[in-house]
Amino acid sequence: MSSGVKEVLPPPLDSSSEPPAIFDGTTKLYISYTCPYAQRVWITRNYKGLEDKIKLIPIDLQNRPAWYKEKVYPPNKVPSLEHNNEVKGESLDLLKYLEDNFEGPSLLPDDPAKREFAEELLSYTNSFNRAVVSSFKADSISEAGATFDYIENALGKFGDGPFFLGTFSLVDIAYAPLIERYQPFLLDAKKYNITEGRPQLATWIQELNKIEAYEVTKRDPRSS
Ligand SMILES: N[C@@H](CCC(=O)N[C@@H](CS)C(=O)NCC(=O)O)C(=O)O
Repeated sequence: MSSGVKEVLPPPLDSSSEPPAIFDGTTKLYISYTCPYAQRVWITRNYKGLEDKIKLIPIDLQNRPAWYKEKVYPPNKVPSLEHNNEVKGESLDLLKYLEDNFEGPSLLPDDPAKREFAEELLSYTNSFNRAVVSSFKADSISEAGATFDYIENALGKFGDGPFFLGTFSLVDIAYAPLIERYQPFLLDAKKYNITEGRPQLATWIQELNKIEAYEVTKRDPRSS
């Protein structure tokens, strides 16, 4: 975090927990520690050094407090952000919302070509997810293979890596939580190594792991 002191993460709220003071003017990010979509927004908040401005409210999704759906976010999903007396959801929208409405280092370059590519890559996250998830069930890994090839090529597009748009951006943040989960799963269950023959993806993962704002959001394998 900005002060260099590791943030103490609060325990998740469950059905027996009292709600926080909703609409009291405090900006709150509702997450689950295990949700990849919530993790995207959490990384962005950390990278921008907003730990003191945006309070983390973790929810136990397995034993959700009723007040979350009733009073905070009727879709009853995480992430959601309470800011200026409104609650908004959808992780990719929230990434842009944080970029546009909060201070801190920018996570989108000014270059119009890079901005356009950012849009393409952000929309591609859904097809990426579908392709990988369908390969979990299928006998063949080819659909997932093709989608990781797309990622490998995307990482080479501007030739100024290691990140998708050169420097660390919202695009890296959108993919990181997904790849963090798919890489070990595919290796374990399908004996498929996503980085084999994909040097740029291998370097991307290495460089990503050096980003502290991301590192602190990773699931501790010992506690899950
Ligand atoms: N499209 C949403 C997906 C959010 C989502 O599915 N979150 C899951 C946890 S990872 C959730 O809250 N599930 C609870 C439910 O669907 O009831 C986003 O990108 O924010």
